[in-house]
Amino acid sequence: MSQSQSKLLSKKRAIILGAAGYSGAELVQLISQHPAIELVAAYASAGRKPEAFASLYPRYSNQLDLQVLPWQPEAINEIAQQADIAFLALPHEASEALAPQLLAKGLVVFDLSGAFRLKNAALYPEFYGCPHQHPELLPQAPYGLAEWISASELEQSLFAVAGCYPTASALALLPLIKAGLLADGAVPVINAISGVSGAGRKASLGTSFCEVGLSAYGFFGHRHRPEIEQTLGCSVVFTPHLGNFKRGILATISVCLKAGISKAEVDAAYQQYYQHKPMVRLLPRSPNVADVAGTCFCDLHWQQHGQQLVVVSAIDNLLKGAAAQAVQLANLKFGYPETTGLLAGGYRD
Ligand SMILES: NC(=O)C1=CN([C@@H]2O[C@H](COP(=O)(O)OP(=O)(O)OC[C@H]3O[C@@H](n4cnc5c(N)ncnc54)[C@H](OP(=O)(O)O)[C@@H]3O)[C@@H](O)[C@H]2O)C=CC1
Ligand SMILES: CC(=O)N[C@@H](CCC(=O)OP(=O)(O)O)C(=O)O
Repeated sequence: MSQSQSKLLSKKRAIILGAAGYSGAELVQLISQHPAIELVAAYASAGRKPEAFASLYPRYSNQLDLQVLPWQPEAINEIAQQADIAFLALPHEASEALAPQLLAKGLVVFDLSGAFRLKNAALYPEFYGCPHQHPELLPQAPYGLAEWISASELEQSLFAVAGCYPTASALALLPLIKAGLLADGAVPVINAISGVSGAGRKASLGTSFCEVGLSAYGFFGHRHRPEIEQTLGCSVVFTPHLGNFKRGILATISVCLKAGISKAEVDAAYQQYYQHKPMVRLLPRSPNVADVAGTCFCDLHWQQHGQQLVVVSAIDNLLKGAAAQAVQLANLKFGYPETTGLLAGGYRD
């Protein structure tokens, strides 16, 4: 028996918080089918009544028999004893409060929110609306971009799963930066369009069916700008857009290369970093959101004209941009093959 097979036999037990929301529901689906992680309980907010997951998401009727329970803050000791892992698909402020409590009970925490992503605590008031309550945890919470996390970071117990736009952007740009191909002082320009599920399940006028067309928002001030800049180590111009489709992100990124960089050097950089990364697909044609929606992949394609390079990156915001990346990180953390539980499935509208 191989080492990876024997590790698969040591199952972990997981709880999911925020399981009634969009990214939490994806976690429920992924963990329910995961051969090495058992889903022991799924929670929504404290104010809810217990409800069948298939009642919240009828497509899972006759497929997934699970009750989503109200979160019980007073029962955290008991809840924590049931599990080894907590996946948090909560608003940032809820994660910021709950992650330290779950960590203190010995759980490994994968937080899908932005609560622990920025390592400079001083940025939280501007980008998240208030000072961080646990700045001491920020250095201990590796940034969870699965293709780039290091073995030593995987020793930690709190993972700040990368954001959706930052995942699409950083996967596209990091090979160029690590290979030293960008012109000195180059400022990548990232225009990214997200489907409406990026805003979560709660209703709002701006994300209702009759209101959404295609428009830019968050000019210069979006919280993902400092997150992307932290990962890349350079300034970017990041402009998100909301599009009238359900799921997926398409990021079109323009950047200036050093003079004389050849197409072969650019191709080699992407090959070098991603040839052994199964969740990144290097395409000979422009990616299409329809091809990644419902999958755990990031599709990349690039074209060069002199010093100008355009890279196009596509992901499913709820999967590679959230739930699937969290599971990919859990696979890496616990020594399971990276794609465990992530390759099944097909298109889900
Ligand atoms: N949507 C996306 O594309 C992505 C989202 N994320 C991040 O993941 C997190 C979840 O996002 P998303 O799934 O879109 O959000 P949703 O609004 O769809 O779901 C949020 C969930 O959190 C629960 N919840 C809210 N407050 C509390 C609380 N205080 N205690 C316990 N449970 C609570 C809600 O319960 P109830 O239903 O009962 O109200 C709901 O189940 C966010 O931090 C978001 O930034 C990350 C990457 C991509
Ligand atoms: C379309 C839309 O509203 N998208 C959200 C980003 C998605 C998200 O939840 O952000 P994280 O990846 O940081 O968790 C926004 O712009 O705020």
